[in-house]
Amino acid sequence: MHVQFLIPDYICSMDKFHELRNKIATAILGGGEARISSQHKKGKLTARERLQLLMDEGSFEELDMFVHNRNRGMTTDQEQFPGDGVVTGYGTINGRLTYVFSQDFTVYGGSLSEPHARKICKIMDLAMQNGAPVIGLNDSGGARIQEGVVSLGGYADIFYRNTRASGVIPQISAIMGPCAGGAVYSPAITDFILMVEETSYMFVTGPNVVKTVTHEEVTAEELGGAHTHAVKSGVTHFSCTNEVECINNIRQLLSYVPQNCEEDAPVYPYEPTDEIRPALNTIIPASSNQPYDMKDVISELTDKESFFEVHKDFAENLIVGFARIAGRSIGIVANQPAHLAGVLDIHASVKGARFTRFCDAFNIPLLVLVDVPGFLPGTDQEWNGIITNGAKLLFALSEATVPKITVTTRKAYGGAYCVMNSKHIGADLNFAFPQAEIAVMGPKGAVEIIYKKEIDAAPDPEARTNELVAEYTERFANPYLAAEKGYIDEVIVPDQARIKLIKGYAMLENKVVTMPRKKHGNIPL
Ligand SMILES: CCC(=O)SCCNC(=O)CCNC(=O)[C@H](O)C(C)(C)COP(=O)(O)OP(=O)(O)OC[C@H]1O[C@@H](n2cnc3c(N)ncnc32)[C@H](O)[C@@H]1OP(=O)(O)O
Repeated sequence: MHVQFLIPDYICSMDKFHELRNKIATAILGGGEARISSQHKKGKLTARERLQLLMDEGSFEELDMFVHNRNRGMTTDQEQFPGDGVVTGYGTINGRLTYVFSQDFTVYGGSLSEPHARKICKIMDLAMQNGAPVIGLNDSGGARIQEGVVSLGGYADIFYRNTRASGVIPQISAIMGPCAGGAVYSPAITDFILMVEETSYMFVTGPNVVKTVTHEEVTAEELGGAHTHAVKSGVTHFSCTNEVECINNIRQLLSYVPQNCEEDAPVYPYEPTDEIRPALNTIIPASSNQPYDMKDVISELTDKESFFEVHKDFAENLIVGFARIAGRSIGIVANQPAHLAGVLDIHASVKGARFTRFCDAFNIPLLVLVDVPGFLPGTDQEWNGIITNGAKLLFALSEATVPKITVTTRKAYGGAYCVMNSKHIGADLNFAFPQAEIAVMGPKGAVEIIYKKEIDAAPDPEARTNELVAEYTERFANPYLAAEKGYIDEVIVPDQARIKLIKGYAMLENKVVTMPRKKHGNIPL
């Protein structure tokens, strides 16, 4: 990977080439052996070691290796390091062009100076111009303190480019060390964030400031470690046990996505087999209140071991992730009856909306699996804005123009029926299993409202409620009223579902939707 090895010895005997070789050797050492060893002692790889793992072997081409920092800040005797704390360049991942920057913590703690920022901007500009993903490996103490406002300007230059690139090329951020203060906002704008447990953290203000301002005592890991952001805030999409796992996840993630918004995702080889999946006939329990794992349904519907879950530990009542069907990428948004009965709440709605918008921006067809009892009731949800946040998922699915297929496996009640990719908001194909219950609300709740007087007057209110629930279930808790209206295109035997999806996506392959003329929509934020 290192350029100096490509310069033959006979050339290096010449003075000019010897000088080049020495300069390269110095640059490659970054902040020097002692700081590299300190980096390793913290359980972290160096910027270049990370690149070696991330990029296809021998493919990385480094740019701006000799960029120096000529700015003079607080002191005039600052040590100079060629490259100024970030390694930038391009190469291939899974054989496809990718741009990358990797911050070098051994140089001023990977802090961002003006030339450091300029190097990153150059890579982002090239990525945009040539339509390929950009990956940032972040390991930085934030703004280069000695530089003052030029460093802040550098961050803003990057944020601006992140925003311009959003929806044009995939942007991925791996946090492999500190990422604090304003520095967090570049990853936050990108499409996916990955963090490494125990060695990375992200926060706007660190534990010391928190203690001063709010008197809370919290460690960096508790405040902004990978686990915290994977489970509590949802800031990170992946929490990885170590750097190698993190890098492998980036490589896998890229395998599902196209190079840019004008292209389709790569198609993987696929051998058609018997596509009938008998297991689907028995996964949904007989009792409609019994939980089951929607991931079992996903693994039967999709190509073997192709499901790659995103945001696994956050809002587990909704599953999102990539998979392949007949070799082609799809994005899955699915209620999870095994967690909170699959109810939609604030976090689940935001999670589903963001993932939907990524898939739509990058031409990845959507599969929505529905088993939802409704929205989560309560003051916590109402006061924190379930109305606005639930609307995000509704808006995202309504505005998506990629092929959209829905399979209702069981419940689809109330407003959640409308939201979860119903026919009314533009789904192309809506299938339902025979166990599906599509109605305004669940039988017990419905009966208690519409037959309140009758139940109160009954000699045995409980017995009368049970009778009415049975009647209501028979009449309304099924897929056939929706099928009679054409809201469900077909009620299917579950074992046929995979075949229906393969044929459905093939039928929708050339889908074209013309949107009304506008600058952009105004998703409820
Ligand atoms: C956009 C707005 C912003 O970014 S505001 C945020 C500004 N940044 C900060 O407040 C963080 C300052 N840095 C720190 O708190 C620590 O260095 C952190 C990041 C926690 C790392 O601690 P630790 O692993 O112990 O390393 P360390 O302190 O020994 O630092 C290693 C070398 O890096 C340097 N360094 C670190 N941060 C900066 C910075 N922001 N600007 C300039 N230099 C920085 C340290 O001085 C240290 O240098 P040296 O290797 O001893 O020569």
